[in-house]
Amino acid sequence: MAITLGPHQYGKAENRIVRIVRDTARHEITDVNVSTCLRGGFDDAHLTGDQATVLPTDTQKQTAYAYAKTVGLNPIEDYALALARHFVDDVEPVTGARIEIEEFAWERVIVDGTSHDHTWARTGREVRTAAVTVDGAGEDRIEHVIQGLKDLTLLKSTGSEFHGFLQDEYTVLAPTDDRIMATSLVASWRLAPGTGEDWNALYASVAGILAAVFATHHSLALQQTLFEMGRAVLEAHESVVEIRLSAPNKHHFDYDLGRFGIENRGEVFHADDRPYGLIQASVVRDEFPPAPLAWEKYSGLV
Ligand SMILES: O=c1[nH]c(=O)c2[nH]c(=O)[nH]c2[nH]1
Repeated sequence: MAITLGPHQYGKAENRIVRIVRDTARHEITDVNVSTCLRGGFDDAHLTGDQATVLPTDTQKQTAYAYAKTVGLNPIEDYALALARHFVDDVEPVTGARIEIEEFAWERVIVDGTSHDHTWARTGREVRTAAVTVDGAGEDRIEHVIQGLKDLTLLKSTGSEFHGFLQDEYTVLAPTDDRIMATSLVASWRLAPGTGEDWNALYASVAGILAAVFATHHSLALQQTLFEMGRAVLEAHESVVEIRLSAPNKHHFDYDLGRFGIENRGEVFHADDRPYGLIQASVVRDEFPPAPLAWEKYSGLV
């Protein structure tokens, strides 16, 4: 039986980079976690320990910081594309690069009713994500951009039902026509290759659509809500060819106050943290071929 080296990749995970633009008295902040990953001719590093083709992960880190100044971090998709293209085009053994980014949101502190020029508070809002893959050269060059978000915590206090489900001898769940539905959404949407985008505007629009559909769609199951969210995004944005959604069903159970002679009437809940249902779905445009390379992960963070 022959034993050979399988797929491999390497890079520097989780470079925590903060860029402040201080050209005027009103500063701008971008706070990111950048992971760089290289693919290509690195077999010898594994097979013989020869490092001749290995661009150190430390060098990848230094490059990520340098590009934060020379290219800038805003929007994160353009920064990731520039970094990935550099590794593939300028570093000989590299045939492919993947850059994964989490962006943390800050909002300006309000002082005497005015937003402050150079002080922010970290928001509890969702984390914006980007995953860029650049692969190959010349005619064979492929570039994929996946935008996304995670930790978008949503809760609706009505407008959600769950009944008519399959039952067997272990089923104890009671059907309901009015329940809390809550989740911490992870969503990633892939752009058609080659689309130039106003990345910040697209992000704001998609994040808004996801939250709005969650709010307004009368849900018969989280599964149905996810499909409707994905469909709405694809209907609104022609350049988005595929969206993947992952949603924990954050169960809220009616707390039994009857034991104290108190009528609850669906107002006091136990917010259970685990276990949770985990519902995942993708919504795709038929006419676009799947792009498995776009989804090949590195850090596991985006
Ligand atoms: O929206 C839901 N989908 C399920 O598949 C499921 N299963 C469950 O117990 N509760 C729910 N809710």
